[in-house]
Amino acid sequence: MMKYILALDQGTTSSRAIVFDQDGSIVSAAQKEFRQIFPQSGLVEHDAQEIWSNQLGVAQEAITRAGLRATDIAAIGITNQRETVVIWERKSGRPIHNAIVWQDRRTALLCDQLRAQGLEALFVQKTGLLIDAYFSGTKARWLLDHVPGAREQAERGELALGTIDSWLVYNLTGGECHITDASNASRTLLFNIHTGEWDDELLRILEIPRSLLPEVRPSSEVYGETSPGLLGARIPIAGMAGDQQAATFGQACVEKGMAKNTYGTGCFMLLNTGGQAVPSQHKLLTTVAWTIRGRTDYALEGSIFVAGAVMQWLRDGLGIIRDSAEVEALAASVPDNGGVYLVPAFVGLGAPHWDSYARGSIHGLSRGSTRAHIARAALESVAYQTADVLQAMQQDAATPVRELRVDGGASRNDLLMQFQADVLGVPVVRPQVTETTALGAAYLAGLAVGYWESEQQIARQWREERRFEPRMGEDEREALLSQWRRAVQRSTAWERPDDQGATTQ
Ligand SMILES: Nc1ncnc2c1ncn2[C@@H]1O[C@H](COP(=O)(O)OP(=O)(O)O)[C@@H](O)[C@H]1O
Ligand SMILES: O=P(O)(O)OC[C@H](O)CO
Repeated sequence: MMKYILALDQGTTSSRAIVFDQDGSIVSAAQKEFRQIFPQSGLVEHDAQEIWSNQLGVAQEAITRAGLRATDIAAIGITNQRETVVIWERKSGRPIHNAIVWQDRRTALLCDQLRAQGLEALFVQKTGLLIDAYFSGTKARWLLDHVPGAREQAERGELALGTIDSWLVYNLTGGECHITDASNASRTLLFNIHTGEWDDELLRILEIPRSLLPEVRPSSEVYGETSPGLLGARIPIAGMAGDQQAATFGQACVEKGMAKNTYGTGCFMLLNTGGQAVPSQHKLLTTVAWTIRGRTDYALEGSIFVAGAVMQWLRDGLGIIRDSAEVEALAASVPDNGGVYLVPAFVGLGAPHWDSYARGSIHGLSRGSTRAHIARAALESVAYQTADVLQAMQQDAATPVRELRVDGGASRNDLLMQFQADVLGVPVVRPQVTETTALGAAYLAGLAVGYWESEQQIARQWREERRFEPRMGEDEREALLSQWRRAVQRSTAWERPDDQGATTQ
């Protein structure tokens, strides 16, 4: 009988579940948004219980929509927004606080202090990351320091800590598995990417008891089974990876030198560097891509915090579009940006700037500027940020990036993709299945249970939908990028440490 793979994709703004068949085609999908909690400027939280019930709901819905039963599912793969941290009570399964989301900047000051103590080189060398509020480690420390009684409970071994993958597996298995995979672990600031283990020295510096941490497992193997009451039968959980690593796998960037960029809430470019953890000289991250059959592959990553989210801001903050897709027509209604540049540093700037205190700004407004110019500037900002990251990547990697595979919600925008190819001077290639994050998680799970045989078989399933060739002249590209860089310069170091919830107390 025909079997299928179910992928659970827990993203920053919505939870998705997608059923895939053997060709890697989508059989059914379900998706649900959930609440974004913004307690104050720079702070972002999620309700972990809501994430769990929402994710379970869409999993049930996707199976039903496909007309399947749980017994038709050969395995489940999990992929997730990374770095976001939950701490919960082992006994009750109750979170002790809202999850602190990757975009949250509350530990910026603590990060400043760690850097001032000269610790950055140690963290870079061991974890491949920079000291930044983006990563899980300082967020976990904040929870232990601020939730009443948490540190004492942690010392008594009563608490569990995890990124969203851990939280989902814990709940899916009825509390049996407290695990994470190496790709998610590599985003915490607590994991040594060279030894593949939690690092005691870093745990000591960040004052995080080891007893809190999940066991680190490969990205593709059978970890356990779902509790029978949840989906109607026990289903093996067999794949797990952070969403950007999963998208890299789903894009079949399985060979050294292949790169993808995912345009979701943020934008994340990953370049496969094979079995070698390449250190960055240009403030990119060195990260675990995946661990499969005892082999770890690494990637260089450029993380951009706000990409598709800038369209949501045009919709919800400015009210100049009704949904994100409308930005394309509005931006196309003017021939160019009319000199307007928008820097969407709403939660600071990620790679290659790493400025927690930058904030959003619009430059170059004149009497002739219209909402269409602002929409165009917003759209272009995604492409410029990506160009900054690609430039850093080309400098770090020995070989030039020949083409960029793209995916994620905003990659559906043809104007953006053409402009992206233009400002990069590199072809941008969109696959037929743009749900590559979920597909990557499905592939990882399917490989573990023999549903697919090998990475080579998976790579053969990748199909191009459209290729955007660069058409812009060198002079125009340079002029646009140079104005953009001036605008970025003026957005940096805007907020002061005391203005936000940044605290070490
Ligand atoms: N046609 C479009 N043009 C530009 N942005 C878009 C378009 N469609 C969706 N988006 C943006 O893509 C994002 C959603 O993409 P998705 O891959 O689902 O993100 P995530 O996994 O981060 O939740 C939203 O921020 C939305 O504004
Ligand atoms: O949920 P996404 O797609 O915005 O991805 C979030 C990233 O994993 C954050 O590092």
